[in-house]
Amino acid sequence: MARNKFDVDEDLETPFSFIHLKRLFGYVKPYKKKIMLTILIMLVASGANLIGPYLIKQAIDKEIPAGNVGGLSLLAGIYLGALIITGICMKYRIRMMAEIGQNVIKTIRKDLFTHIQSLSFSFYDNRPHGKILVRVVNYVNSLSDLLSNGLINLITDIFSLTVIIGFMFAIDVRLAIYAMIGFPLLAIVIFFIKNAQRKAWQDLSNKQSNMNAYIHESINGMKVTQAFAREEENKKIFEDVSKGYKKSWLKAVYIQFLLWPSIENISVLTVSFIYVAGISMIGQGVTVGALVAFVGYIWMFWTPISNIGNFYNAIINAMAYLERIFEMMDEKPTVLDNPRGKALHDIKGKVEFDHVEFGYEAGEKVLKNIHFTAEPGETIALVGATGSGKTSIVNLISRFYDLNGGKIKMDGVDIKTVTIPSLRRQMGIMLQDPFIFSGTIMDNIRYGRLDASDEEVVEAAKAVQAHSFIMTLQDGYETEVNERGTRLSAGQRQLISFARALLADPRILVLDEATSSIDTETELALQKGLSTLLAGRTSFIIAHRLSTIQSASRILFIEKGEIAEEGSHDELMTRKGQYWNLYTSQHSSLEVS
Ligand SMILES: Nc1ncnc2c1ncn2[C@@H]1O[C@H](COP(=O)(O)OP(=O)(O)OP(=O)(O)O)[C@@H](O)[C@H]1O
Repeated sequence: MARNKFDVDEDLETPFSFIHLKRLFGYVKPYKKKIMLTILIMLVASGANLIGPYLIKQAIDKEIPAGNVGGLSLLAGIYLGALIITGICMKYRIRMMAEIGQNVIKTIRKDLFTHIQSLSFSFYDNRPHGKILVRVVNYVNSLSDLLSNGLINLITDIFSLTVIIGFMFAIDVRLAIYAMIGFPLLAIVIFFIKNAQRKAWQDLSNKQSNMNAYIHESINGMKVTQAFAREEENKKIFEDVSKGYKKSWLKAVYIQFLLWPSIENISVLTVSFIYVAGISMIGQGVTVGALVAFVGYIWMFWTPISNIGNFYNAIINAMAYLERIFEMMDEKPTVLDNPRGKALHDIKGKVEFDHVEFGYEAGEKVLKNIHFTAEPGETIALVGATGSGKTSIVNLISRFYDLNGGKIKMDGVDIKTVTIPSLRRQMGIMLQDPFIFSGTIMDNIRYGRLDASDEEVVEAAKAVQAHSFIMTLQDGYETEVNERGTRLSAGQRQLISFARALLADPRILVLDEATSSIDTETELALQKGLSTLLAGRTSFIIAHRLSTIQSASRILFIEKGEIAEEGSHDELMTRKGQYWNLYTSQHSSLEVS
């Protein structure tokens, strides 16, 4: 998928093919036995239901003229029994199909969720998250009707249709042939509706996705919206997005509902025609009972046709969702795990950047010829202007993106040749925007290593100076925090994610602006605790506040994607180059303030 935003419809990169339907039925396959049983029960039900008009014919033509009350009572009893059997079977069908439908939906959703977890950063960079959400939640839900009812109905309807046609031909061949005149008319209607309906539902799925993306973005950005008093503008944008959705919904439903009245009209037309033809044929081999029964069957005859029409509608509608669901399932991670890759052994922590080139988009160069080696235990600081490429460098160490040129080696092993989980397990990463999950503080820190004991969690928190603030919270480590940690301050969120990274006990530590929101006093204490924890680990520290990285083994000054200067703080200060410039300007502004 190309880059996309909330007001842009997504192009469908793979055209619809019936393979999608086949794939969907692949999900239904495990329930084959239950489905067969349900079909069998439904066949009994429709058989019982279909006997009605035949019993009426018998009553009108035989028992009533003969005044046979016993015979009539028997027919009435059989009819009642048939209705009871139909009712019981229907109840079973509804329960079974709802269960099977929901199980299938659960499996599709699980597969989709598992798959999106495997997708690379670039997938999330390129599209609004609301558009991902709508596929996993709404589109999958939309398949429910098709799965719960469609399939079984189709089979039982085809069965009913065959039996009804059989009864009709048994009653009178000429009338049965007349009854078929509606078919060509129906075929013409379907032919004209089909393409328009498919397009309309594709458009509807796009507009639904756009609306979801906008709502999702608005909720995420609500604080900024309110801070800048942008509510009115946002309301207008939402109204536009919502209007687009309403318009496409009305169009889709309008086209969809063309089919049902068409079937109704054709059936009424056929019945009228049969009455006219049948009445003129009474006495010429057609009895009144036969005509009444025949008309009864014609009404019944159009019910399964109408159901098949609805099934057809459901398939067309589901196609619009299915193609999006499977498109996402087929999305390949841009960073692929090497199928022949071995697990990376426990490393000492040597990291080599060997003439690395990188860009997020084809043809764009964000990093140029990055070449350096970090020995085990060294602390490498990355400094430089905003957008110069520091985060991009550290992202490459964890293979969040693949390189356009050069190599990154860990203890001499090219990271592209090892499995991604074995690589990432050796890293502790503290991203620029630390993410807090909903749950307790304890859970959030333990995210770094799920088998860590409570004591280890507390120890990590103490090391990063998070313990004291955690203990001031109402329930200490058991305090529940919201998604994104909205109940915590930015500095507190950083401390928690710091503890999380340390708990993983990684060989390599990446701290991207890890201390930008922490006050100087806490930071000083943190540095002390860290110096013991950093010992023996290779670490990469990105910091705008240069006072925090003076003790680093080496400082790389990054400018426009290249290493402009490299050396220790003292070396770079004596060189009086760009680092010196930056340092002295920060220092003098601090002195002024
Ligand atoms: N996901 C992305 N997709 C496309 N371009 C990106 C992406 N992330 C960063 N860039 C671009 O790559 C360049 C380097 O960005 P990077 O985040 O590495 O800079 P940085 O030095 O870490 O900046 P800062 O100090 O502001 O964090 C910038 O021009 C930025 O616009």
